[in-house]
Amino acid sequence: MVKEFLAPAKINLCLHVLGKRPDGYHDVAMLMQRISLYDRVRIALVAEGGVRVNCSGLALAPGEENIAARAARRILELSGVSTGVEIHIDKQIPVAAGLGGGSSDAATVLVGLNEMLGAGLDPVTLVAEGAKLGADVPFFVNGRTAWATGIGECLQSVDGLPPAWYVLINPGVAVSTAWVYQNLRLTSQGVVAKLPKFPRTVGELAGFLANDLERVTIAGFPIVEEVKARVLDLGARGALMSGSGPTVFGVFDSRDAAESALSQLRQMAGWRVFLAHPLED
Ligand SMILES: C[C@@](CO)(OP(=O)(O)O)[C@H](O)COP(=O)(O)OP(=O)(O)OC[C@H]1O[C@@H](n2ccc(N)nc2=O)[C@H](O)[C@@H]1O
Ligand SMILES: Nc1ncnc2c1ncn2[C@@H]1O[C@H](COP(=O)(O)OP(=O)(O)O)[C@@H](O)[C@H]1O
Repeated sequence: MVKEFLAPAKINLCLHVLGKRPDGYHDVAMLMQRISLYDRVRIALVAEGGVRVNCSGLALAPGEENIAARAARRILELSGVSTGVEIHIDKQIPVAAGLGGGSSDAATVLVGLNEMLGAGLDPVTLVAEGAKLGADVPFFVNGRTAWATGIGECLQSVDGLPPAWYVLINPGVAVSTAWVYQNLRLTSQGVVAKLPKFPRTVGELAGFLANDLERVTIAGFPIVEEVKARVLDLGARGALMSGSGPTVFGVFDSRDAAESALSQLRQMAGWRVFLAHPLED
């Protein structure tokens, strides 16, 4: 059996770091949305045992393993089914970019393989297994716009955000999430944020954007600030770095306005740019 799935990217419309935990992770409060930029993940069940992953456009460090392989092995273990699994990922989401590509690939494999094997693992189990793979994986398993707390694994669905258009700009540098959190100097411990009033218009969304990690990444990669300034000059209502960066998204209220900015930004050597919209829940 072979099946193909789309694994979407995410953006963080806000990201507040509330404090450091004893295990070294950070408690956060984030508004997260899936967007229309995808990796393609093809999963095949094959006779030859073991899990093999082939992923275009991704060079892993020696000893590092594709997170999708770890997800597949976990589903095989939990289901008790003995079959071989071959995964091919056509990588379109920039890597180490703040867009959650690896986490989305992993979540796609957790959910997709569970379904293909008829393993019957329930959503709560899949979310919990996702959290063991990475802080962003539960969000993608859940597959809805969410207010995410804890390290990202406590998810509350959020409805009614405005139908914005986004222009994503990746300036072509890779940023390690671990490095950003390590360099974050918390000046005061945050409080566990109660649910904010979520934006209902593109104007409100532009005013809502905030990311505590932005200044850390900008200190190491000043290009992020340049990208923000450029997309704001081109008419974005607001702009923010996503996650730990370096990708920046500009918020537009029409497709035409976003496309006009996109055509200008395409001329910047070394920058990858994408037009995207929020995915429906
Ligand atoms: C910043 C965010 C925002 O959505 O996304 P990205 O920029 O990575 O896309 C997430 O918090 C990242 O999630 P994810 O990329 O899954 O993180 P993990 O692999 O679990 O963790 C990588 C490293 O980041 C740090 N980390 C991660 C999440 C968190 N809440 N606190 C942390 O301190 C830890 O040092 C950890 O070793
Ligand atoms: N399927 C995958 N896609 C992307 N990165 C992966 C994958 N598997 C393992 N990785 C590792 O995870 C790191 C973070 O990748 P990614 O999920 O793209 O970024 P981010 O954490 O910024 O959202 C990469 O630098 C790479 O070393």
